[in-house]
Amino acid sequence: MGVPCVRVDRTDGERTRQVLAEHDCLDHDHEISVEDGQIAIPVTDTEAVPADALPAFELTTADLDGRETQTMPADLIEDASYGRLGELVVIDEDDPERARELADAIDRSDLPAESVLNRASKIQGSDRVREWDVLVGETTATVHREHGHSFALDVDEVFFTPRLATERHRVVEQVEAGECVIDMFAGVGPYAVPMAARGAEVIAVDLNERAIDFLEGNAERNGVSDRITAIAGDVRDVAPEYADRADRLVMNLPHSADEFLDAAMTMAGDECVLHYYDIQHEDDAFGPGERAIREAAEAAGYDVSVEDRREVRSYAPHELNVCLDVRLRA
Ligand SMILES: C[S@@+](CC[C@H](N)C(=O)[O-])C[C@H]1O[C@@H](n2cnc3c(N)ncnc32)[C@H](O)[C@@H]1O
Repeated sequence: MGVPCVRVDRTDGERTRQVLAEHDCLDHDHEISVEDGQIAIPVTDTEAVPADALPAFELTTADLDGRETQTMPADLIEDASYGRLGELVVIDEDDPERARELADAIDRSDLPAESVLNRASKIQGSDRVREWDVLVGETTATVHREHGHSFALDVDEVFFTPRLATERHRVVEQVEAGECVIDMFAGVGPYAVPMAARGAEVIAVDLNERAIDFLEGNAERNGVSDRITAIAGDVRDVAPEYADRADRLVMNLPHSADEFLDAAMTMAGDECVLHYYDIQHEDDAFGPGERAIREAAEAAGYDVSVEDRREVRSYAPHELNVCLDVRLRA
């Protein structure tokens, strides 16, 4: 038996679908079909179709395929909270029983998940990597896409958070072709790769050798190897080799970026923009960073102007992750 539907010219399809949705008469159990420049949109109740609000249409029936409905974790368990990182699903549950139940619900759902990982420690050590409990699957490695670029990574070996995607994009969009950027704490390259794709020459440094391995692979997979120099090492040791070179410095090591301002001043060129990340109490989230930058930059002979003060995200109760965009002029 045919399915009741509204048939309109294809050009009127989206407008018609929206009007039907607003009048609550879309049939979500069947697929929309397109044939000979006409589109057939299934409806639940032909009487409820708002004739006055639609472009020229025909009420008819058609052979439409049934729509497969997907079961999501929230259909199987209350308060299903999780994040996605490539094909990994990441949860943050302190209670092991609750973690197990949530992981099982994710596994039984139609959510694509190669592994389900629960956070098992805070981010720690100089590599800024945390421990994980693998509750479903085996792998902690994946390929994550962000703003048109892809990043291979293994959360067991390197730092990566998708929560900074919007912030990274904001900074990347400021980059102009031909600039020299030094990413002092580059990780697997989520700043370095898109900056190189905009035409910058990027020097990307990280203490974690595995992060640099991934970064080199990510430069290749995104076609920007020729514009990235990847260096494994402590950026304080690397700085003298790149003295006076940077038009832009990225300092994404909140909590201890202030300890690296001397290295930043060594590498800054005569005019240089600094993106300085910090985590501070909400009562004075920008003050400590700004004071530390002024002290280091003025001692190095720079005029300092703060061009932007950004709240990136809430980090913990009363603590903010912030970014200062600062222009240094010799
Ligand atoms: C917070 S992560 C940021 C990584 C990357 N920018 C991102 O957004 O994903 C900080 C990185 O700094 C690196 N790191 C820590 N101390 C360092 C040092 N002294 N020199 C160079 N890199 C360092 C860590 O290995 C880590 O990958």
